[in-house]
Amino acid sequence: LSVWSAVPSGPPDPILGVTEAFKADKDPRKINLGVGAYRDGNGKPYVLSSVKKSEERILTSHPEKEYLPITGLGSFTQNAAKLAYGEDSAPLKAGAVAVTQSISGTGALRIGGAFLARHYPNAKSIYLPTPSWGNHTPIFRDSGLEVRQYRYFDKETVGLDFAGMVADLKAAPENAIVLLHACAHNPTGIDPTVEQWKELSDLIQEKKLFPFFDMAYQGFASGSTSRDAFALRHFVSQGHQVALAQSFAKNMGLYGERCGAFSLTTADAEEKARVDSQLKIVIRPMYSNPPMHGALIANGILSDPALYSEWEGEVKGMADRIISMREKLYTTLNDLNTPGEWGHIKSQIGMFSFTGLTKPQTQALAEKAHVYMTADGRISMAGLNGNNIDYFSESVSKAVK
Ligand SMILES: Cc1ncc(COP(=O)(O)O)c(CN[C@@H](CCC(=O)O)C(=O)O)c1O
Repeated sequence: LSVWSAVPSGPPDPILGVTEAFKADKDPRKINLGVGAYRDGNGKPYVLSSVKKSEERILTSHPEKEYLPITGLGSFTQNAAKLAYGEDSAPLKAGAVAVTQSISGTGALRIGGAFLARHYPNAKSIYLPTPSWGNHTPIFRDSGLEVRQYRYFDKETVGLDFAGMVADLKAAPENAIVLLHACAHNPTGIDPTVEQWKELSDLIQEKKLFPFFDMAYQGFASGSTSRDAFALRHFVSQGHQVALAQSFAKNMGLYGERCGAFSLTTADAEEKARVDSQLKIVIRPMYSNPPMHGALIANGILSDPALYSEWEGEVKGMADRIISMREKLYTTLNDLNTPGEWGHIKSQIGMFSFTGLTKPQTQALAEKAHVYMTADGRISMAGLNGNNIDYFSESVSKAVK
């Protein structure tokens, strides 16, 4: 009897499994709107020119292949924190932000979950929005935290259930951990307004909840890195201590390089040093130290004003193309007299649109029209372009009629 004879076959990943199904489909009309990965106007993956330039430079400026420190490339983590918190951030200027490189955004969330499970001095429960990114629950559950929910999406209005969110956060026990999508909520594409973020900051302060920001799309949502960081920066300016997971997968197109950062704001430089030492103890047995290539590329951009402004232009270009696809899709669906309200496709922000298509409709679209999206009706807007948006709209129109 084999050692593994009792191992059951597990289900495909709800997001990454869609790409597997798409790849297996041989129909030339097929469209992949599953994984949140940017595609250009011709449906091709897009390597940013600022990334190419930065990569060329490091081939000569950084040829060696030595280990990085456990917390990664120091210049990268400093620059990543500056990008997120802003140059004039008080804790950053006080040397009180503990930052470590991570295996992209997923790794940052996992380090955060593991650190909180080991050192958070209160009840170790984390509240996630309903719905949230599919991997959040497994990451925090496997980190040893108790996963709970707060209301977020209102099916009736296809908008934010702000009253429900506030009620659930008010009902949460004091000091509970709250995961907040800093911008471009996944999968709904619905973000709180500036006013609502301010209300949330007051409420979370009142209830002594601990905010854990997941910022996987900074710059990619609105096209502005500072606008997309508003919620995080407002909370910090209001005196919250926060945890932050950053990803450079989407905004720098570094998907497979696995480039990210995890940070915690602390009381002062002395406390930051203690927190740093414990972050190293969490990370060392996890993967010891992180991959160098992506961090060198990202740091080459963040530390060079010319490359930085080129990059900001490119990330805005990606955001703008997605916004134009939103407008085109809205118009085309209406021109086809598609039943239902489609305004949310335009009002939502970031990589995804939460279409409202039901699970059977998404299955029919995959089987009959070879259009692939996640079962909850989320579509990655970047998968649409001038060559496939009409076919997509006709397919959706048929599926809902
Ligand atoms: C909110 C959120 N946080 C973190 C991540 C982690 O991204 P990293 O690649 O680890 O930096 C994603 C990526 N979610 C995308 C990409 C595919 C996936 O990993 O699920 C998605 O939802 O399609 C995300 O949407």
